[in-house]
Amino acid sequence: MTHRLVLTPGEPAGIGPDLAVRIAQQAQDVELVAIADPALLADRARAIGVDLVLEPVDYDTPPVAHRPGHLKIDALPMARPAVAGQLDPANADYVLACLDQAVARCTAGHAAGMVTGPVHKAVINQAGHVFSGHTGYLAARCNAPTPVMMLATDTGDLRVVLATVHIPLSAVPGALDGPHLAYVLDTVHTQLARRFGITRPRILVAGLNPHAGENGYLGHEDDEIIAPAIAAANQRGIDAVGPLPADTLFTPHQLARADAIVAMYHDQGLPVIKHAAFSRTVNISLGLPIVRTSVDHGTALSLAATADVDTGSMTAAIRVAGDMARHGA
Ligand SMILES: NC(=O)C1=CN([C@@H]2O[C@H](COP(=O)(O)OP(=O)(O)OC[C@H]3O[C@@H](n4cnc5c(N)ncnc54)[C@H](O)[C@@H]3O)[C@@H](O)[C@H]2O)C=CC1
Ligand SMILES: NCC(=O)COP(=O)(O)O
Repeated sequence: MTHRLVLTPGEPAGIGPDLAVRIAQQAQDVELVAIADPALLADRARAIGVDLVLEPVDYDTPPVAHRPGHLKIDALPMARPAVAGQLDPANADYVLACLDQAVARCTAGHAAGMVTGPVHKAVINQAGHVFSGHTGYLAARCNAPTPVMMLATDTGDLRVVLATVHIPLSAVPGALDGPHLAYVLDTVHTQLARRFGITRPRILVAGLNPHAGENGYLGHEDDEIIAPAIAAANQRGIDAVGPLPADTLFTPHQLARADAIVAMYHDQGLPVIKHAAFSRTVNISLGLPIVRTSVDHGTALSLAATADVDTGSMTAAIRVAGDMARHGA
């Protein structure tokens, strides 16, 4: 069965439109529908010298496999024409409207999942919206608890989950409490089984402080908050181990026994996976009622409308979303 995925290219001045145009040239085992301004995609295709036929989607017909060189479109208008590389807060509402439309298509059953291109958080805030990323925004739109962000390589050999995401580093210790860590560990445990077929995943949990606190001499959160949360999770049947010193957590010896690593904060986990597999890593929202994947990179404004845009992560994000859709709810 062919699944239909909706694709939001994200910030119109960034490389998201390039990704949509370039990905449309490739064979895909899903039907792809871009939720975007058709003029934006046509302009970007022209700018990079790619032929692209845009076809209005009909959600009432069954999905058909993607035809390279063609792209189904669910049209939404931008406020102003986009200039590659130049942010314009006037188009922030359009970026959010595309996300809203994608959620609506998924919840209505018109699409089996959504794949998001990169958005620019600052320009959306500049336009007056409090916005820390898709993850929180989509949770609010879906009336879901804050989902858990996981970045995974396309082969699944490394999965990094973040216990906290887009908050200042100084706010991290205060955000780590027992109920929150319980929610993160429960979500990883249940979602890896439900969406990826990994029953009883083994989860390795990083400490917060150097050497996981060194028995409390280098910080108290590891012993007082993280260790009890892991022990409680073990009581609930979750195979979680830690807190483990983060500096040696990503060594091959440790990874060989892990289905997922839980890092305590953004820059504890993401540099490792991006170093290992930038452009073949996928951002996955765990715990949303809909399937949502994304790229491992940002808007790369200086590369918009150039020949230097790597589509690897978008290709992987589409494939993973298709696999998740096939696993079913
Ligand atoms: N999924 C999303 O919506 C994400 C959005 N962002 C946002 O993107 C904006 C820019 O963030 P930066 O930190 O500058 O990260 P970035 O990922 O846009 O750029 C980092 C470096 O990687 C390069 N790069 C990124 N994607 C590439 C690709 N597909 N092909 C070739 N080179 C690529 C860029 O040219 C730059 O040198 C920020 O507003 C950030 O919040 C960042 C990450 C994910
Ligand atoms: N660092 C990941 C990132 O910025 C993407 O976040 P989100 O938009 O998926 O919430």
